Amino acid sequence: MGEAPAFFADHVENGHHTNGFGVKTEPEHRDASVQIGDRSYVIGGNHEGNPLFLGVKIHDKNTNKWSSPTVLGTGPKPCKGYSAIVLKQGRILVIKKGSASDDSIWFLEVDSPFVREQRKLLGKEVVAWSKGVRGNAEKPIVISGPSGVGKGTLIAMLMKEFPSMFGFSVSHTTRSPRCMEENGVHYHFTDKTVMEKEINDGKFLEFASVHGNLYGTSIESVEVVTDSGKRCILDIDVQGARSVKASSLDAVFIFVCPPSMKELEDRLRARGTETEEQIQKRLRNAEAEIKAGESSGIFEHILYNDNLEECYKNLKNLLGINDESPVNGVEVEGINLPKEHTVTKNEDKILIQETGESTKNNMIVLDLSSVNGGAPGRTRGIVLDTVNSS
Ligand SMILES: Nc1ncnc2c1ncn2[C@@H]1O[C@H](COP(=O)(O)OP(=O)(O)OP(=O)(O)O)[C@@H](O)[C@H]1O
Ligand SMILES: Nc1nc2c(ncn2[C@@H]2O[C@H](COP(=O)(O)O)[C@@H](O)[C@H]2O)c(=O)[nH]1
Repeated sequence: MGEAPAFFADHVENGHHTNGFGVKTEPEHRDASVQIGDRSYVIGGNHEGNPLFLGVKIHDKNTNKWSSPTVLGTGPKPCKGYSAIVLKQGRILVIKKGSASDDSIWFLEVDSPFVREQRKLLGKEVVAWSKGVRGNAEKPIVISGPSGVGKGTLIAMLMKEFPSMFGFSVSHTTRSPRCMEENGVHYHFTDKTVMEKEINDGKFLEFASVHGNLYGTSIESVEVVTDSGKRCILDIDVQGARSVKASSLDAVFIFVCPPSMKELEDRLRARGTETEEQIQKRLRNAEAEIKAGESSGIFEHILYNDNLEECYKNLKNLLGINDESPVNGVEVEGINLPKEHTVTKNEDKILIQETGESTKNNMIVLDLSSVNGGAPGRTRGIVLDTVNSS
């Protein structure tokens, strides 16, 4: 692809600012561009002709060619204009002009650890979107443990007691539904070829072959929960937990152990959802999983599920939930970003100065010093404040 993209980009020099240069997007220019090394990233227009997705194009100075990377994660919807500024660790801050505070701050990861890993995995150019979330939304929770130990039971108890605090990341699987399982609620039941294609398209945060079937967590499943303001719970096996640990999801990792292999077997049989052959397979895998769970260094918490009520109490304790202190401290007060503005960077602070005739000299300070998380998922810990600069 050797042509210019079908939308207008800011002059690339405008975007070259790793050390606190101001970035100004001309009012009539809807798109923004930044330069990192020999590449210009142009943010604007739409993605593959879809008006609902903001486009990203890359111009390589050496080859003088434009390309469209594979875009991971759900990006922002197009709007009237953008400002963009290069941050550390291969990330670009993208501010949507004149949009509501819950939709104005986005991060385009172009060379973050997650993007580098995905690039290697998929063998093609990749960028990833991550939405900025204000305040310190609680970390997602990864729960692993052998089949039949009681993970699902504990998660169901938590979701029942705190329905507005926790949301379940609905996994994809190629196994057949059990009689009470609903598609889209317990799992997204899917075909192997479809799931493999989606894995190749980079739609999954992690995936693994477990007890002979393919299971995986799509990036979208985690985003849906985070966007609803709830703390996301992932029920995944140890291989999946290892992949999540290597990603930038920044989760709390909990491993649930059975009191004994005999008890595990009894629970699996009593559940009555597997054939004898499947039970044997799950029990064989359980030994290796328990070993990995206890000694792999992935899990910072190990729970023993002997007495269910006691184990549930311990789970709540380690999540910091007791009667006095509910979870979820998401800050929601709105500050809408002005339509016309300039952006400057001063270390971890981004200064957004309103411009235009009706300006009230309001400056918005976006503090990125405590951000955490990132693609796949959300970038949390953003602090926004308004100061009068006159
Ligand atoms: N502490 C406990 N004591 C006795 N039975 C339990 C306990 N915890 C869970 N169970 C029972 O054990 C069975 C397996 O539990 P559950 O389905 O929650 O396991 P799981 O870890 O989610 O399994 P899988 O990984 O296969 O989905 C269920 O019938 C459940 O009611
Ligand atoms: N790596 C992943 N493992 C997953 C996911 N969803 C579920 N699981 C694990 O699979 C086994 C079996 O589950 P079952 O529903 O068939 O009994 C269990 O250990 C789950 O934790 C996933 O998305 N990724």
